[in-house]
Amino acid sequence: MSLVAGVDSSTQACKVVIRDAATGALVRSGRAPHPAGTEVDPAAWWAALLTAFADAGGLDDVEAISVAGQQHGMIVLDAEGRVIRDALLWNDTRSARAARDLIAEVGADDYARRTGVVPVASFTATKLRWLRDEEPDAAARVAAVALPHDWLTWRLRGFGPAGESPLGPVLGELTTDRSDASGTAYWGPNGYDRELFVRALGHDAVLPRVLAPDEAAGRTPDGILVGAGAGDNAAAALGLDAAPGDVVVSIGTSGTVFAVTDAAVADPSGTVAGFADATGRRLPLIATLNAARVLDVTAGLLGVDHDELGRLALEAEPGASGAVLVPYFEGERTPNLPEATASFSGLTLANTTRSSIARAAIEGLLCGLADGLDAVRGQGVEVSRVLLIGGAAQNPAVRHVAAQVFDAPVIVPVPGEYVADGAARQARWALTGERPAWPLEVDAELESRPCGVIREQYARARA
Ligand SMILES: Nc1ncnc2c1ncn2[C@@H]1O[C@H](COP(=O)(O)OP(=O)(O)O)[C@@H](O)[C@H]1O
Ligand SMILES: O=C(CO)[C@@H](O)[C@H](O)COP(=O)(O)O
Repeated sequence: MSLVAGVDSSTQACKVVIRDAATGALVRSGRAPHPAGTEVDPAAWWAALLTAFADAGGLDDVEAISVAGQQHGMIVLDAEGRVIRDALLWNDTRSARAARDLIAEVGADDYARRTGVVPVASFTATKLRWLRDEEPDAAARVAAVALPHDWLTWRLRGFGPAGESPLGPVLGELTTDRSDASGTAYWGPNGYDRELFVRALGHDAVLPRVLAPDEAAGRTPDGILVGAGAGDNAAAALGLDAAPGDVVVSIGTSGTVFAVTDAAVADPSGTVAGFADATGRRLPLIATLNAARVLDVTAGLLGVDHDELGRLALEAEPGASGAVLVPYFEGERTPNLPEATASFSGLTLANTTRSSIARAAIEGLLCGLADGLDAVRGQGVEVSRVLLIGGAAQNPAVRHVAAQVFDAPVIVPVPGEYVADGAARQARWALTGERPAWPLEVDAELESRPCGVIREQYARARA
């Protein structure tokens, strides 16, 4: 049996799946936690990757592997391949002013035309501008810039600082793929936009070579073929075999709404990011900063676990008797309100109950994503069905409310690691030259039953 491995190096954890290359059947899996916070030493991701490999039973019988990862993270390397400072992650909002500065300098229309995106604090270019302005000595030392999946792929192939790697700091061996490059805000349909990169960082530097979707990056020192890798959302679309008409809603650390299209999207408002996917097409996407952790914090507030939170929420009526949570706990990216905070409204003596609060949290989280679905649809994207994934998609109450706020049928694939699965599919594609047609197992199908009160009161509360 030929085995392939896929990795999801996400915000909260590193997840590894090992699958039968022919059938896609899951053979083994493993995981390891990541440090919390919005800036992290990439060495922690490398350590977690090795731990997750061990947790998955090792790679001795694996023929190919690909690494997918959280998008946008800024990893800056010096000429010796050493990490200069902790990586700033997609959910770090300190570069919000830098984003505004870049837009003022270039213009939103021109930015969208050149890259498909308009800078927000999540994107790598804004983090480089922040580094130039706030840590100029560090910025001056930057010899190369990589994203999390790029750097892990480079290390996996045996490269890295002298003394920490068998092949040493060969910066020219850094690689990436279209999907993750498209999240930097200095890459476009014609490749890297070096003017935008230099504008951000203040000088040029080595950027990873952009590989084709089925192109191998190289091999590990043990001879395992290494695929190009991808940004996590593009990998999830590949893992789901998403096709035109499918819109994926992922409720993990981030909330994302994205589709696979042939047509490019360039939204000058910046609401919808015109990313690339992992197969040669496009991935129009909105992302929220506040997703599964809205439920984590609410469960903590109520002193319950996720199952009890869901049970409480399902005791309440749609609309939570008027209680509304606008869940901007970490600021928010969509809408672009990096300094915002969360707020409850509509609370009365009658509705301030555990059930109403539980349901208001789920409704607030999903209304933000329903607004995102409207924005994606507004870019001409066809929406025939919603594929609901991510950790919080396992919750029955989340699924129930999703059918009440999304105006399309909700399909819930069996709980799994679809980002890592997409990476495993890519590894098989690089190994054989043939994109796998592994079956997708469905756990639930819910008809759309919109309850207008939910989104109407949310719209009033967030206005
Ligand atoms: N049954 C559940 N109900 C609600 N949230 C859940 C449930 N199971 C897991 N989660 C949450 O999902 C999140 C992890 O989802 P995941 O998609 O793995 O995140 P990421 O890939 O972004 O790190 C965590 O915040 C976790 O608390
Ligand atoms: O910023 C985005 C997409 O633009 C996020 O989707 C990150 O890629 C983080 O992903 P998760 O850790 O939530 O999987």
